[in-house]
Amino acid sequence: MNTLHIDVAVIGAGTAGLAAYRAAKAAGRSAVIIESGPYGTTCARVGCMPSKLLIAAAEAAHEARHTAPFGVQVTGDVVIDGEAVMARVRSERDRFVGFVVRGVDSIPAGDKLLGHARFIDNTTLQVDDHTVIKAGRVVIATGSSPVIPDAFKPLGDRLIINDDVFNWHTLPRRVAVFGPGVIGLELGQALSRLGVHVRVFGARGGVGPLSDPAIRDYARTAFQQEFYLDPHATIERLSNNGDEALIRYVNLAGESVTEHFDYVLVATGRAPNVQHLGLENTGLPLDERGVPLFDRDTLQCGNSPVFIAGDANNYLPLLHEAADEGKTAGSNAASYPDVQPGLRRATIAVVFSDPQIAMVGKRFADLAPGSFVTGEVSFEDQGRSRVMLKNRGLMHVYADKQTGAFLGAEWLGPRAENIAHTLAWSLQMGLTINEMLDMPFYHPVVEEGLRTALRDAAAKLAQ
Ligand SMILES: Cc1cc2nc3c(=O)[nH]c(=O)nc-3n(C[C@H](O)[C@H](O)[C@H](O)COP(=O)(O)OP(=O)(O)OC[C@H]3O[C@@H](n4cnc5c(N)ncnc54)[C@H](O)[C@@H]3O)c2cc1C
Ligand SMILES: NC(=O)c1ccc[n+]([C@@H]2O[C@H](COP(=O)([O-])OP(=O)(O)OC[C@H]3O[C@@H](n4cnc5c(N)ncnc54)[C@H](O)[C@@H]3O)[C@@H](O)[C@H]2O)c1
Repeated sequence: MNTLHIDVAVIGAGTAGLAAYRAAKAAGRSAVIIESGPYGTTCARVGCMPSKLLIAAAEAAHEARHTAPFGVQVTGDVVIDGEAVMARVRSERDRFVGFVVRGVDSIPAGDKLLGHARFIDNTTLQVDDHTVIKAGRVVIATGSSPVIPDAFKPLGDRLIINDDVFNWHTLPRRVAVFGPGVIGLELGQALSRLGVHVRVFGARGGVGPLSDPAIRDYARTAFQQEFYLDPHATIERLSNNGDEALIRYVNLAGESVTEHFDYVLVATGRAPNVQHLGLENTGLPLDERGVPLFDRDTLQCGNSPVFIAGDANNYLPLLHEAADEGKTAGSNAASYPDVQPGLRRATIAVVFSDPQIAMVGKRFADLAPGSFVTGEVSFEDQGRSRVMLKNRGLMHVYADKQTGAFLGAEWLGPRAENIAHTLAWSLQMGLTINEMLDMPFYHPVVEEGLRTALRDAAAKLAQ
């Protein structure tokens, strides 16, 4: 067993871990980064990027099928070449992964360890059975993994997770998706648009990350017009039938039906990778999911020399948050015991469904009833949206009743990924609804819909 003495040890070479390692080195510390899986990050290998590549193919198919209302006829069938679709997904994915791996290659060999790290005590780690690291500080950046409820175990090899989809060499014929959350909605809709027979089953009524009941109801109806989606599914039987999965369920019409699927994609949520980390050896207090209690601004676990960043802390499991948190954790690990709050931006989340879903700032569910007003706009009659035939969507913006400050928004609608940035920047600047209305709005743009919602909020504030 080798023994290594180091200032900062980072567990996990994902987005958060790489940012932490670089921040610690930039602060002049010695550092190592330990990785138990393949290099390349979850985002590039099996997350953000390959999912968006699949969605891009699905959008192309969808657009090609929907030209007629413009008077544009595409003659003949729209043919989906599953092998070509998946070849592009994999090759572009590999290109993105290649950029990350090249970055890892530029890290000195002596700073990289391969193997599974676990705590022996607060600052001693063991990596597989080859190295003991005596570190001054440790950054946990171990990411998250899909949670697979036991009920799905009978599906055997027909059960897949998102990682598997991006290694397909062609598209299957029939896929059942469990979990209409972010992953299930994005992948379920994309597969459906690519001609795969898709059924999406939920358990608790959720649709994407939405917490505003009116927006959630609108979203459910909008998606149900395109593919089978039951957010409250009753599943009677799940089994493996050789090279098929068999699902007996009560359909939306209330009938018990049996269907066969090539695969069952389980997207029922992700959990932080904190098991098998030996955290019980640290004495750190843990929450109910086994995550050490930590400060959201400094990422420090109590007063200890341990920091936790990215999906591992289960706070805001998104790519840009992992990058920010990694940097904060790495620089605080370097300067420990002097730790400082890192940059926390206004929160923003986008689901790349069609219509897109977006959330900025405070969620509806987190607002105290009576303390805010809701401005609303429907995109159904919104000028620019109708011009493009993208006129599906409903937006709610929330404003503080006392101060008129913009608090947050939940919606689905066209160009949500862009409007979300306008709103997040406004939130971070602390603008009121009236100050936002003083900003320029071009004509004709989808943002004029946002202006309608802001005007509605302003009118309610004035009452
Ligand atoms: C299908 C999908 C689509 C997504 N799309 C988006 C999107 O569009 N936009 C967005 O913002 N976010 C998206 N996300 C979320 C985003 O990918 C994650 O928030 C982000 O990748 C988390 O980065 P991380 O550094 O925390 O974890 P990771 O990149 O997972 O890195 C953790 C690393 O730690 C390693 N590790 C774990 N345990 C140990 C151990 N004990 N010892 C050594 N190494 C260990 C793992 O092997 C892994 O390499 C998506 C996620 C998925 C799954
Ligand atoms: N566009 C993006 O930014 C993006 C895309 C994909 C993933 N992500 C990140 O990954 C995280 C995890 O995504 P996810 O979709 O796995 O989780 P999620 O928490 O968003 O959704 C899980 C869904 O599964 C449902 N569910 C739970 N148990 C079930 C069961 N037994 N049967 C049927 N449904 C069940 C839940 O009610 C919920 O609707 C997201 O929260 C997000 O942070 C982000």
